[in-house]
Amino acid sequence: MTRQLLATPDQYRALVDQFDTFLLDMDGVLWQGSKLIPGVDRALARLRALGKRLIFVTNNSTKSRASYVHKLESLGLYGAAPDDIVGAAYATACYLTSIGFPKDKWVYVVGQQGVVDELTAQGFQACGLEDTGVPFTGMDDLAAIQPDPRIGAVVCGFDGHLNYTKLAKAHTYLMSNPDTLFLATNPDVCDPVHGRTFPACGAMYSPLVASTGRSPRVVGKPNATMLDVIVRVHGLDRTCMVGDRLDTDVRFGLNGGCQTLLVLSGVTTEEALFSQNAIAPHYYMASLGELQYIP
Ligand SMILES: O=C(O)[C@H](O)[C@H](O)COP(=O)(O)O
Ligand SMILES: [Mg+2]
Repeated sequence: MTRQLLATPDQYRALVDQFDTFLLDMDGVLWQGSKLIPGVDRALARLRALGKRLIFVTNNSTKSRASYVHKLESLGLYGAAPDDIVGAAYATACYLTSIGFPKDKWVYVVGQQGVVDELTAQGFQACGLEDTGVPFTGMDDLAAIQPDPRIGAVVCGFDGHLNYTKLAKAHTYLMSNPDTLFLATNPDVCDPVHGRTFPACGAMYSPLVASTGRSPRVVGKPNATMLDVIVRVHGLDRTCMVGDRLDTDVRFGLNGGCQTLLVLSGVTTEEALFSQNAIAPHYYMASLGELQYIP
């Protein structure tokens, strides 16, 4: 069975009793931007009271796991430790560790602090933040942008400060050496904010795909790299993946052999859920907040 609507407290209880662990997406499930989705705090408290393990799995790479603990607590969501969070920045750093990326090489980051924090936490050298806010005054500026053999990888994440200097440097590093790794933290092309959508990571590295003709290894949901991190650390027995995107969260859960629950509080509308060829979650409901009513 797929696309089973959950709409009553008894249905919520029947769902929850099947699982020991819930993999919870963040943007669009817990919050939109910095606005808590109503009832989510009480819903998480109810799940914890029932002894459920909550693992937070986000494609957002702007924050480190430690920063996410602070964001959770700032919104009244207590009980999470950094190890309960698997973010795309952390998963990207884990990938570089898993392939033995050399510590004497540098990673050029088109992204925000979370990527740099997680890379340096695993001993890698990261640069690129210094190019935030650098004005581009014209083509003469490009003479100063030269290949740099110290750069061994380009990592692209959500970058609210994206600019031409960063793209020009990333392009130069990728074009000057085919061995320079090209990674993206996640594929999401848009984010749900204020009930609308705005460009996200996938829309930020695509200019480099166009200009270099190279495609990145994409780490985040639904890709195996992120799944490997979760399987290694947490396992997936009796686990339910809860998300707001069909192409990342639901696909991720299906790839991991999990049951999947889509919530309609984020990117995906009910119309999209029932559109032809749409990825089918096992269950769906209006919002995670409804689980506050579990008897
Ligand atoms: O902006 C991004 O990079 C992602 O679209 C966004 O943050 C997704 O986060 P998630 O829904 O996986 O928590
Ligand atoms: Mg989401």
